[in-house]
Amino acid sequence: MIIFQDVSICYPNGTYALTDVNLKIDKGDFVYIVGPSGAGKSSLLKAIFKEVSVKKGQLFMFDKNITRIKDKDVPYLRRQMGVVYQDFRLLSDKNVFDNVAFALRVIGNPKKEIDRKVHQALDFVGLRNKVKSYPHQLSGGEQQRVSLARALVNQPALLVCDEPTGNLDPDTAHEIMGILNNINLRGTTIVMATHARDIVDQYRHRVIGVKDGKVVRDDAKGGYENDF
Ligand SMILES: Nc1ncnc2c1ncn2[C@@H]1O[C@H](COP(=O)(O)OP(=O)(O)OP(=O)(O)O)[C@@H](O)[C@H]1O
Repeated sequence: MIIFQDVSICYPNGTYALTDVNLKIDKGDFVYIVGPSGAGKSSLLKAIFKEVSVKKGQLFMFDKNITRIKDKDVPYLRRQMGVVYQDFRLLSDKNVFDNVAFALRVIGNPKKEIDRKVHQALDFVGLRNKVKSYPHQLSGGEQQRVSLARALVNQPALLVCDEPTGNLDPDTAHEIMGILNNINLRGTTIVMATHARDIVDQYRHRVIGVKDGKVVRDDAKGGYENDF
């Protein structure tokens, strides 16, 4: 589903965030990306989400070479992915329903279809009773569940999560992990950058370690390990 072939990422100011990364992530995988601050975890996710361009090497997503994809084709690529951030990034002036419906409206889904999909996504994350609430009326865990519903509403093949439990207390983090595991069990591939040692140790999945912009470990069902 995702193949990095000798990929290097360089920001406009000349900083290399990834150097010669080789990686293969298969359909249905659940992968943690771990590593110290500044290692390149978010940059790796940004490469997948096409927020940064590939300086060197080749990047394949969904069986297509997207290394030099045209700007106009990026929205179509992104429609196959959902994305979840540490700070939720909900629209503060829209209620829960409208936050989840937003992207479906942008791509012109019919109203009936939007209603069905939004309610289905909110049911999945257990938030049907909050459709009319605004983000400031929700707890952090509830806001993250809204952002998960928003990411899932178009049934993406891939979910990219950047520190999804980073702003949550331990119990709420475990709730979110429960939902992520269920999403993965339904067949959705998950790539999740995290610093959460206890989560990585408790919910065992593949662990890819990044340090100084390079992949330094790749363990099936590994733990967090002390180096990180
Ligand atoms: N927009 C940017 N412009 C220039 N350099 C950047 C930019 N974003 C990140 N970097 C640099 O790229 C490197 C990797 O950063 P990245 O955010 O990917 O690390 P990270 O592992 O996600 O860190 P953290 O755990 O602190 O979020 C760092 O040296 C960082 O300073």
